[in-house]
Amino acid sequence: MKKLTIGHLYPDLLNLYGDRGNIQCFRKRLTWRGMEAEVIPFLSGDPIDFEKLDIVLLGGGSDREQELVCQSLQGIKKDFQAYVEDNGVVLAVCGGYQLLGSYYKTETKTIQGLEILDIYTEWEPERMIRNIILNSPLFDRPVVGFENHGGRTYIGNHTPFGKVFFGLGNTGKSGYEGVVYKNVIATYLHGPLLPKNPHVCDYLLEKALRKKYGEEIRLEPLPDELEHKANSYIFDRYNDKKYVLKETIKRYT
Ligand SMILES: NC(=O)CC[C@H](N)C(=O)O
Repeated sequence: MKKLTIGHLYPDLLNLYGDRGNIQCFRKRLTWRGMEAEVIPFLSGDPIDFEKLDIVLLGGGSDREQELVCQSLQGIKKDFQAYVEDNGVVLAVCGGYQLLGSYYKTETKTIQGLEILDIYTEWEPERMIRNIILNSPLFDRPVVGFENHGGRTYIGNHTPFGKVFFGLGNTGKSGYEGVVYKNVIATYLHGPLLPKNPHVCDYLLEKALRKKYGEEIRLEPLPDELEHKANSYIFDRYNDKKYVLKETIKRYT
């Protein structure tokens, strides 16, 4: 039976808005297809053998929690970098996204990041809180979610995860959200990102399965009736007729 091992990094500190729901989604969508998922939670300070992992989830946290986790991250920095460069799959959400960069400068401190992505984040007092909708060139369907962050993330020479159709995204000004790098998706979209966007979940699962079992792996589609309802519920609320999804995607790619 095919199996993926999912490392959940620091659920004790980085688990805002139920980011762990993303793990449940990975697990369910594998088991519905007759595959298995093993989930290993790593608490702050635990040693991590990245060679055993197929997917890593790094969730969001408050500035205080990010500061606490920073030291543990420095201890795993080299191995985490090597995992990403070797096409390891990562979903990093909000605080986790910021920590993949070089630093996150809060009101009072500079928190060192993992330097996996060429990005940095600077805090501003006005929080960016709202529903958010993206067009990602990776998908035909929009990506919907919720953002809540004080940090503004400036990205270097990277492909954004999506173009903001509604919401604020990386800086509130750039018009873009998140980063896609190798098999990493780093985004401000909080849990439940994957249950509302099963296409994003399957994209990451397929990457992980192909890396482990070969490029020919294709995931069987699932009915996803409820998931699509949840996805369109948000999209339809903010969609005005002038907007054409395909056009935006075309301009963007
Ligand atoms: N929701 C989060 O993970 C927040 C990340 C960070 N503490 C910020 O406010 O920008």
